[in-house]
Amino acid sequence: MTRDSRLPSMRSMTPLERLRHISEAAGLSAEDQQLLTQPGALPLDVADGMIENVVGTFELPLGVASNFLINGKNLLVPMVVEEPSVVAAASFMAKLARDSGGFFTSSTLPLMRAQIQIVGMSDPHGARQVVLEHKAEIIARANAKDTVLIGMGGGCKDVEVHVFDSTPRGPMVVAHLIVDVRDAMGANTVNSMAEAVSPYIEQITGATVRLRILSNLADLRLARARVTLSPEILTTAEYTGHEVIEGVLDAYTFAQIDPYRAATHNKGIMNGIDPVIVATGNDWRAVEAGAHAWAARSGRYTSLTRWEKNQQGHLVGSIELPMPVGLVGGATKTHPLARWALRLMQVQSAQELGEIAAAVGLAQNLAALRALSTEGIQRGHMALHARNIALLAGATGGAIQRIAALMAQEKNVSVDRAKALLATNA
Ligand SMILES: CC(C)(COP(=O)([O-])OP(=O)([O-])OC[C@H]1O[C@@H](n2cnc3c(N)ncnc32)[C@H](O)[C@@H]1OP(=O)([O-])[O-])[C@@H](O)C(=O)NCCC(=O)NCCSC(=O)C[C@@](C)(O)CC(=O)[O-]
Ligand SMILES: NC(=O)C1=CN([C@@H]2O[C@H](COP(=O)(O)OP(=O)(O)OC[C@H]3O[C@@H](n4cnc5c(N)ncnc54)[C@H](O)[C@@H]3O)[C@@H](O)[C@H]2O)C=CC1
Repeated sequence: MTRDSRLPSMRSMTPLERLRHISEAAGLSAEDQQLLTQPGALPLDVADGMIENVVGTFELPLGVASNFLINGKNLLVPMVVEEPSVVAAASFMAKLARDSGGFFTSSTLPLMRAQIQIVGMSDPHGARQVVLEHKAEIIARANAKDTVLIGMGGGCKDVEVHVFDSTPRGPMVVAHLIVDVRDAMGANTVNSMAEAVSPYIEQITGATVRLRILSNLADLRLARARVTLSPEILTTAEYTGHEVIEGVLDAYTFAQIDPYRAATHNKGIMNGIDPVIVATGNDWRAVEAGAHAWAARSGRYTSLTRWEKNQQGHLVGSIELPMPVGLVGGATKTHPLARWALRLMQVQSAQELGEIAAAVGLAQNLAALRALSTEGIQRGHMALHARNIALLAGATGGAIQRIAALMAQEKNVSVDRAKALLATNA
């Protein structure tokens, strides 16, 4: 998309107006617009084919974060999430970031690990070497399982073997197939390969294979994003840019040193990442599991992002984390709105999708740290959460926005207050 994704006052539009605007900006077709307005965008028969015992479909809001400039490309980012202020916060930080060049991203090749657990030997180091001696044959057998993937330049590339000398069950050897899964998330792909090579591994080692399953610690499949913001850009009515930067650095250090804080800090990052993962039909449990295992890889759970100050005194944020996402496989192909989301972003590869998700996570983290280290989270968040509270108190139609605005203005966002305002016909 080359058009500027800063749409005129999206917040004051109706959902239909927003849809028209983003469709025009992203060049979406009339069918793509209809997909979002027709009832039951996920047909029941498609849903029935996706999981078991289907009785219906469950809807969540689909918002679009604006202002993202990633590697020089304007982008509208679809986000499926139930929490207020997440889409606003991402859009806000993207707006600040674009004035200093936006986000810059990169990623590794899409390499996943499949683990093959080997037990029942007394010479684990010998067994390891036997597996490694037969690496070429193991790779050939794994690749014979997926000619489609091989045709695309992917496939099993390497074999690693990890030894656990002493476990409560005796020595254990774990072989890893390192598989380039191209544009798939790759779980089924690598699981099939692991199952296919296991009889051969039993044959060459004389031991027993138990589990054959991918690792969700996708540490060879990393997405990265980086942003730089000047003090001028970060200046608010109440705080200088330098104060904001010092506040963000203190907030980051807190997450770096204290796992209690790191868990919340990383939740804020996943506030940005998960909605993109869900919108594109990807497996958010896999991304969550990988992110948190990665955050604990040093033995101590810590921040997924880093915040620094460069020599010019500008704030530099960066993130690097596992990003096992796909454009094929799972629900990415079957859910019509997942296809829509991919068309909106015009992503060409799973790597690109992962990089976008990382950039949104970084933006979301900055929004939270900026708010927390200055005015606090409640003003911005509660003003938007007020609509939920108004709904909870029974407001309908125009009263939802009216009551929410009054509560936000009074800085008293509560169900009691919403009920009182409703009763007085405010
Ligand atoms: C909420 C804001 C953005 C308000 O911030 P503000 O200063 O009131 O915003 P503004 O009215 O000046 O608007 C600035 C821009 O924000 C966006 N924006 C603003 N409002 C809207 C809206 N209604 N609809 C759509 N977009 C909106 C929009 O891009 C807008 O630009 P414009 O369109 O005017 O050119 C800010 O206070 C903020 O970023 N707060 C942080 C919110 C947050 O992090 N929420 C996540 C939930 S809390 C949580 O779960 C995580 C946490 C906090 O625990 C993580 C942690 O501890 O680290
Ligand atoms: N622990 C976990 O995370 C687990 C996750 N899963 C689930 O596995 C599913 C994802 O598995 P996948 O292997 O991705 O799906 P999949 O098996 O449906 O699709 C992948 C296959 O598509 C073919 N393909 C066609 N075009 C391709 C392209 N451009 N790039 C790569 N492959 C292409 C290849 O043959 C490839 O093996 C998700 O639904 C996930 O929830 C399953 C088991 C465990």
